[in-house]
Amino acid sequence: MFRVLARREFQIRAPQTALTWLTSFNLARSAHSLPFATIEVEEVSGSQPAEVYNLVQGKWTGSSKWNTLVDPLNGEPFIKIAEVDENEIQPFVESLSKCPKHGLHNPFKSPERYLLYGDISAKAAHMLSLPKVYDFFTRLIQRVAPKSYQQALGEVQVTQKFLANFSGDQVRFLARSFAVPGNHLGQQSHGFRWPYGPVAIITPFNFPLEIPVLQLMGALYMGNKPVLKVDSKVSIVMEQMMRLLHYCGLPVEDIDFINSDGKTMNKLLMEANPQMTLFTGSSRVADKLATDLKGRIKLEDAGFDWKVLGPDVQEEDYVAWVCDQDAYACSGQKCSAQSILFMHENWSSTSLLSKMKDLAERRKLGDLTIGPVLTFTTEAMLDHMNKLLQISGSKLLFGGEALKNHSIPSIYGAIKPTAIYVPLEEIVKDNNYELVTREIFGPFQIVTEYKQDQLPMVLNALERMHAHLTAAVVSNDPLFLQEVIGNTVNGTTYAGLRARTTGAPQNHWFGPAGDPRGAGIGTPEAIKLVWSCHREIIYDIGPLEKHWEIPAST
Ligand SMILES: N[C@@H](CCC=O)C(=O)O
Repeated sequence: MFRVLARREFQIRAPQTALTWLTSFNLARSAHSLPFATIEVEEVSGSQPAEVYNLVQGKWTGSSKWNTLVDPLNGEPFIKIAEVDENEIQPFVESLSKCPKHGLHNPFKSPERYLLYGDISAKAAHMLSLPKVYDFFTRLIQRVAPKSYQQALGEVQVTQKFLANFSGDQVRFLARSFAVPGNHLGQQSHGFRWPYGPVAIITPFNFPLEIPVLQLMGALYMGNKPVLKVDSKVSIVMEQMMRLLHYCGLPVEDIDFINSDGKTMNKLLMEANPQMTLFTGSSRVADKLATDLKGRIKLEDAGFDWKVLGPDVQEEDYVAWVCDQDAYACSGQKCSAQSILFMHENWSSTSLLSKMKDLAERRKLGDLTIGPVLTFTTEAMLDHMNKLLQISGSKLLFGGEALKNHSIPSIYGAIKPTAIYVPLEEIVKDNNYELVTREIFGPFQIVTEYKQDQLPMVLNALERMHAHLTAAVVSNDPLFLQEVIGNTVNGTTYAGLRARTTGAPQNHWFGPAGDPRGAGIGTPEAIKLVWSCHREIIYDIGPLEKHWEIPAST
């Protein structure tokens, strides 16, 4: 089957009418495979490695160098990526340079493309709602970014709903303009949403489908031409999704898709000079790119995300369960994951911590409710834990051990869901603060307690953090909520008894606040902010007053 499918590798389907589109899909379904896909998820293996290609100027291409990825669950080399090297970027540079700054469409140019994108989104949303298709993407995500079926499916569902949201006329509504009457007859100012033209998108490994699709479509809706680079560890998911989008009518030259290392991508950005780059990933790379690209960048970088439990103790089981999901689902590898929990002293006399421990201990490798950590080794995480345990008064609450009986390769990490208690007075000390608030992209959290009169100390700890992505204030006490929300800045903050830090669907703005470079994802506001700029056209057509005369110089 794989070989038969592989022969279709270089085919790109021409856009089809709705009728032929549905008919051919039904036919293909009866042939027991997906019409756009070039792989069978379960067949990707050491003996039948899958191949991931690049797309440039409308053509799928290989490269002179193939990078081999190992299966994160058993170390078998299972995916070959055509990674473009520094000498091969020219076609990508040319492709991006062909797009003018006024974009592929704007309110004055090719407005029918807003409708085209409404159509593509409707078809892609329909495709992702079909059990065979969502199951395909869910399982493919699981192969490269191991997480439970439910967590991987969540990503596909968010993507499906997002596409459904921008069906029909909703893409053109994103480019809605407004007008203000002028000072005299014939004058009117109009504000338009204008594209940037050539743009770049760089996305991480942890949400192989959700982050790239939402950003990519946002960029396209507003009239930009993007080059997309997804972390090679998971880029197979987007490669297949691009094929689905082509199948749904996406013009093949509208997006370039590149696999490369960071150095090559940097060179491409410097040479192709995109007008805007959206980067989702680590703060270190974000800061370097901000300098290299002279600020023409928007970021969704790190998040040492916090949760504060207020004085009103209620629904202990629920709160414990949300803590467990927030800290450990996807093995803690969400930019929104709960990294620190501040418990009001009233919670200390409850069994919250022992409930969190029981829930953490239910997680198992078998169903990927705990799994490989792709950016930290086991040693690095345990090392960090040991450093924290040297802080006076700190202790291990649960976890703190390597996973056993598995074949996760040693380049990746594998530890039990872990929680370390560190006293608040120690956290805020200058010599501890940086260590305690270091983001570990894995199943790892800090827990601390504060007394009724120590809320200012908690707020001070939150103020000193350098990235402000998600947060949760778990309380139904309006005065407490007011105090904490009013003194903090996180871009996506959940407030109330059911507050969480993770699981933002497409209808919540998701992004950091407190940084002018901060990007958003998901909502119409996020798309407009990230992917378009304001352009004002002031019409001033006259007529002049009947007896107008040249006035004195001013
Ligand atoms: N929806 C995901 C985040 C996606 C990132 O941009 C979450 O809430 O963790």
